[in-house]
Amino acid sequence: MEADFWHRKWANNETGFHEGEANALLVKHFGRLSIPEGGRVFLPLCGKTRDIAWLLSQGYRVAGAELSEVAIQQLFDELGTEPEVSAAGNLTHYRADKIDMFVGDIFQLSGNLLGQVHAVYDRAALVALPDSMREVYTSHLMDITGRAPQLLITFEYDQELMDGPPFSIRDGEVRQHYRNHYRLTQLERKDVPGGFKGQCAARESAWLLT
Ligand SMILES: C[S@@+](CC[C@H](N)C(=O)[O-])C[C@H]1O[C@@H](n2cnc3c(N)ncnc32)[C@H](O)[C@@H]1O
Repeated sequence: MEADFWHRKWANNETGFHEGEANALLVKHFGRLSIPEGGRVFLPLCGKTRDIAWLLSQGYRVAGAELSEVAIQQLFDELGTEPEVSAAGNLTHYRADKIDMFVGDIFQLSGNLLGQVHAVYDRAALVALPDSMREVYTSHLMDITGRAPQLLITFEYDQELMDGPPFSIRDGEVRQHYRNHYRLTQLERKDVPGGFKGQCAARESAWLLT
């Protein structure tokens, strides 16, 4: 998707992907990553997800990459935290205690700038990207995180019935991106209640990549 697409979504408050509370699959399965106490978790394409507040409440540190400054300003407002803001190459770095948010294109984020992370939590990131960008994204993500273990959440539905995002990603595609680099375990697969936009049935999967 073009950057303008997402900037428009945030400007018009069309953020149907945003959940009002921490994602149930995150809460249920995050422990499977076995990351150290106080470990640092990277959330690519993080929006202003409530998952960040949940991870902080569990004692983890968080880092994120997000195109929209509007999203990151709302995130800090909702966390009730005043960030320090500085330039970081082509990105803008919003920093607070235990939080580093890099605003701009994730493909401009280097491993050096990001720093060490113990895990990646990808919810609505891989599925937000069109087919043509997903291979580049997964390679870049592994590159900048040193192939840190991942909890990945994907959706699957009949792509003929609805345009993405979110895009439908079959199990085979998840395996194709990651099987040479991780051991993959599908932890859970469940129906999305009511399907997507009342248009089609959909299933949500949680994957553990170790
Ligand atoms: C579907 S939303 C998911 C947000 C969040 N993960 C959640 O679960 O609520 C995808 C987000 O990715 C951001 N985004 C899209 N392309 C990006 C890019 N190239 N670099 C950084 N962020 C990007 C969008 O602005 C949007 O907030």
